[in-house]
Amino acid sequence: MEAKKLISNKSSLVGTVKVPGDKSISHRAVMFGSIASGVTTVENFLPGEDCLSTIACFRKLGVDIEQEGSRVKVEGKGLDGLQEPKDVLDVGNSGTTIRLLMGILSGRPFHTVLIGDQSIGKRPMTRVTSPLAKMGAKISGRKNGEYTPLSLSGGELTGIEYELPVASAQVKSAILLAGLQANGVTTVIEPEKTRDHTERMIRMFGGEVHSEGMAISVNGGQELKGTHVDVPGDISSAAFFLVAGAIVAGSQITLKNVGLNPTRTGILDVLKKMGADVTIEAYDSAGNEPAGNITIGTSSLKGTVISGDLIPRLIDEIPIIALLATQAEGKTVIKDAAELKVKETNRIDTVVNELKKLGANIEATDDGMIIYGNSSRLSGGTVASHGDHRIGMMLAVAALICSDEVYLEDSEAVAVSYPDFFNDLHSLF
Ligand SMILES: O=C(O)C1=C[C@@H](OP(=O)(O)O)[C@@H](O)[C@H](O)C1
Ligand SMILES: C=C(OP(=O)(O)O)C(=O)O
Repeated sequence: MEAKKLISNKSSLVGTVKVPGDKSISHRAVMFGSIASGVTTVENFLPGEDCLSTIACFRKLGVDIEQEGSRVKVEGKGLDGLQEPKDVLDVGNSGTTIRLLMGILSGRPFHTVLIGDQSIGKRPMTRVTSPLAKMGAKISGRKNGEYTPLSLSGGELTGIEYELPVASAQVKSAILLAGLQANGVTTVIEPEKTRDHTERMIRMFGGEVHSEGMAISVNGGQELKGTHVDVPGDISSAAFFLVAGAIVAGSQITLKNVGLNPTRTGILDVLKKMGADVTIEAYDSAGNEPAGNITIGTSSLKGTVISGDLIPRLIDEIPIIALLATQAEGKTVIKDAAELKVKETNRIDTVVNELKKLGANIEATDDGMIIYGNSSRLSGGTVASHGDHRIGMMLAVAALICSDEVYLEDSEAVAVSYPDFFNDLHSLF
């Protein structure tokens, strides 16, 4: 496909955007709806490619799922209602789909083969298959089980106590989903707190989960019941507009109904720390996931250090935070973020290489990057998403502050998490 000409050299983004539903919560709503008994309805579901891959996999497992735009209805028949698929399960580009699905399938008495796209084929899987094998699942795959295609035979599981070697909500969730089906108790111990949507959803579907310090436990043999899930907007999608509003002169943007789960709001902490003009109006909601409206205006920013337990709270926002840092006064250091190397692309390399093409002063480190901000406009050129949705959206926001023309290769990657991204961005012009 031809490179997309981006809008560059823009001033004043003004208006309101309602970002689409949260990707992590949308995946889980379909998964929990599929393993619960009874009907689950989902409102504000994200109809992005990743979540559609999750629906396609569960349909192949015999679950009736109706989806029309952002409304979904799942006819759950309980875990025992899942059937051995006649075909391979294709997760497309979605790490969340394949890793959480393996947790569910580990306890099912049948065989499945899991595949994905080229990017999934490079993402590590033994972080999930190794604890699941300890519980009793039989999983094999390319390169000693590290990569897809993976072949999985599930069955009787035994609960384990497992210390996560990396802070990963996907690994934690896979183990908890297996734990719901195992004999005895399953406990996961996190090195740092990661997003807790799975724990919240177990409770929403009538199950029990216990959290104590960094340990999260579930009992096996729990039965979940279908429910209604109202998905808040995705803060990871809102992040692109938060940064656009902060760095484009003369801007004021309000983002409506954004998820404000504290395990996801690291970007708001960073914006505040860097001096951004941001206001948060949290709803007084009784909902399962907190949400609210966020307003941001053009800001005068200073560099900062982003590290430690803040990293899992903003891991997917690091590409757009790197752009933000190019417009701050002074140096920004991002460290403890080696996990970025195993996302849709190696996000340390892609962020650094693509932003360099636009004239940014940025360098890669082993576990992050260093950005030398100078508050000046970027230049221009041809950049590429490399098939990574978050890189594509970050570059579209970068173009706004470029003085020359910018072309983006592989712009269609944005549909993985935000099919209407370009329309929503243009609505602020
Ligand atoms: O559980 C989830 O929904 C996710 C967890 C994170 O991945 P890791 O668990 O690999 O950190 C995140 O990067 C991903 O976009 C979504
Ligand atoms: C890393 C991401 O997703 P996943 O791991 O589900 O592919 C992401 O959305 O940035």
